[in-house]
Amino acid sequence: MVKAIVAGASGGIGQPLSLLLKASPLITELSLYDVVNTPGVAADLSHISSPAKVTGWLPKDDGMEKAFTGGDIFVIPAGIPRKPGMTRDDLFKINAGIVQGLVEGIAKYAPKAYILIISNPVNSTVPIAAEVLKRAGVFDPKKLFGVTTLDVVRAETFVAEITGEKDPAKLNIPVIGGHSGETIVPLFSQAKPQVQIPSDKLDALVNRVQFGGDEVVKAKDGLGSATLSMAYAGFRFAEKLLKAVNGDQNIIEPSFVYLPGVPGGEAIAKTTGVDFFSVPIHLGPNGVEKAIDVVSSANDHEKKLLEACYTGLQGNVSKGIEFVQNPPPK
Ligand SMILES: NC(=O)C1=CN([C@@H]2O[C@H](COP(=O)(O)OP(=O)(O)OC[C@H]3O[C@@H](n4cnc5c(N)ncnc54)[C@H](O)[C@@H]3O)[C@@H](O)[C@H]2O)C=CC1
Ligand SMILES: O=C([O-])CC(=O)C(=O)O
Repeated sequence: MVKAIVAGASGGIGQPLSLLLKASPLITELSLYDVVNTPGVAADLSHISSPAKVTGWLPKDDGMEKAFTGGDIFVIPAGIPRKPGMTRDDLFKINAGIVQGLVEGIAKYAPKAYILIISNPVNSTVPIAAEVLKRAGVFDPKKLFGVTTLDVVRAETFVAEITGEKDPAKLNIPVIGGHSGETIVPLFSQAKPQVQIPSDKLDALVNRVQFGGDEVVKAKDGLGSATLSMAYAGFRFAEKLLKAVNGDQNIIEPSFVYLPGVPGGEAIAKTTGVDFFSVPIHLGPNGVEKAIDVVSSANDHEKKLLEACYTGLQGNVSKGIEFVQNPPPK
């Protein structure tokens, strides 16, 4: 029995993500929470002939309590998306409080659940979630994940365009660091199977992975950011986690986690100097089984990218922690 909750279920990501979760045989109950439209989205999805029982909730009438209680896995794409000209950090002002409120609810109604954060800026919203859970005395770093899978999905796709690989998902390319611009660091030297990127194409490829989100924001021209590819990526991570929890072995996917709190993470945090960081995670029955150190084996070009990542990321992480510790005046 697995109860999954999507918080922000009526949005551009929330709806296709909820569709994928509804179609998954791994889920028995799907609870949709949003400040608008969840009764409609739930009624629509509930006609699909898959096992999961779907319910929709709004904040009124204790909706959060009813939606969250008994939850095993929460996926959170609640919050505003970017428009052209904005950075992910520009979303902080609104999304920080939204994520804080939702995670306070999880701490209260489903403190043992897995939490997957999609809401931007991920570099700050995950530290916010950790701080909220710590304050409530229920923080288990093995169960809190910032979803950076879209960066991995993009790296697979863009590399396949260069190498001619017919099935991009067969490529395994670690993308590490954070989830914004220069904090996103693809490690093509550690791709499996190995890939050969012509040197005259490398800088453009790195840039495309780092700024893939901007490509979509620009193309959507004011109507939001990546939603469908993000729903695919969010589902891919959720499905891998659920399979690992069910006992499947050798499941590895990068995710943005609190390194000092997970097995193998302390040593990586010493190298990066940043506590919240995305690295490949070996997933297991309790969530993070082990953080895998791909940082120390990065090549010289990648190490330079990592230096730029550390500086930007540290500021984003501190901003998130500060938001909870010293809340801005309302
Ligand atoms: N981690 C990643 O790789 C990616 C993250 N994102 C981020 O995901 C977030 C959502 O993007 P979209 O779905 O396109 O936005 P959207 O505006 O289409 O949907 C957001 C939904 O959140 C809901 N919401 C707002 N406040 C809420 C609250 N307090 N409780 C519950 N629901 C609430 C809204 O009503 C709306 O339905 C954005 O912050 C965006 O930047 C987007 C793409 C990739
Ligand atoms: O670019 C954005 O704002 C949305 C996002 O995180 C992505 O597509 O990677």
